[in-house]
Amino acid sequence: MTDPVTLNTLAGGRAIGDFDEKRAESAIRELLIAVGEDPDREGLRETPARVARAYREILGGLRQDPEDVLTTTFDLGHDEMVLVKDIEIVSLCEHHLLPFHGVAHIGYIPAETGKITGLSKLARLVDVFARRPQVQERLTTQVADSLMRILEARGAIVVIEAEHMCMSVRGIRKPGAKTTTSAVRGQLRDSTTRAEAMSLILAR
Ligand SMILES: Nc1nc2c(ncn2[C@@H]2O[C@H](COP(=O)(O)OP(=O)(O)OP(=O)(O)O)[C@@H](O)[C@H]2O)c(=O)[nH]1
Ligand SMILES: [Zn+2]
Repeated sequence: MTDPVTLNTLAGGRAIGDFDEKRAESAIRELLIAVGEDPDREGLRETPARVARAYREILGGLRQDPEDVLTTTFDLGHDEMVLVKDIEIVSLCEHHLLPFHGVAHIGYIPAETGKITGLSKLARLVDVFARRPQVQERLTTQVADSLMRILEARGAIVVIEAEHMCMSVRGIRKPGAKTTTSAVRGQLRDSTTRAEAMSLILAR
């Protein structure tokens, strides 16, 4: 079973290895041949290597652990919600390997100890999970679950609004359609607190 939070193991318990750039290059070369192109023509000669490097970067989150991102914590004794809005995200839909992009809003109520993290770390956290083959729902819950587990937050709320290229450039071809997903945990599940958080998130 793949660990739903860290994704540090693949099905069958195999550890995720390093990115195999040579293998990725030959796969892209094969794809070019499959679509009827000549991978040896001048404009395409460097393409397999370029695409392999691009995937190494775009899927870099497979080799990152969320625990390593939420390392900087301060004890400020702050016990109200902290919310960072409009964090730009780009991820890769695991069904079509096409990007989906939009914004994430991340809020949490710190642990009773007052353990909080740096604001930029919330943006780093969503990137760790976004830079993996994903579905929007899983990306949303992985961020919320990490805040609860690693920061021992009393509550967490994550809302992601995104447009999926697989819905705009192919298939149904509906550019502009936005998907909103949310994950709410702990004390933020309480209806008053949740409504307050949602109104802050939706306020423009
Ligand atoms: N729930 C969810 N669905 C997604 C996400 N990204 C892509 N999809 C959907 O995954 C589905 C895959 O459906 P399939 O019928 O297997 O594939 P398809 O024939 O390419 O589907 P169409 O996109 O309808 O042409 C599509 O409906 C996509 O819109 C996501 O993040 N969450
Ligand atoms: Zn898709």
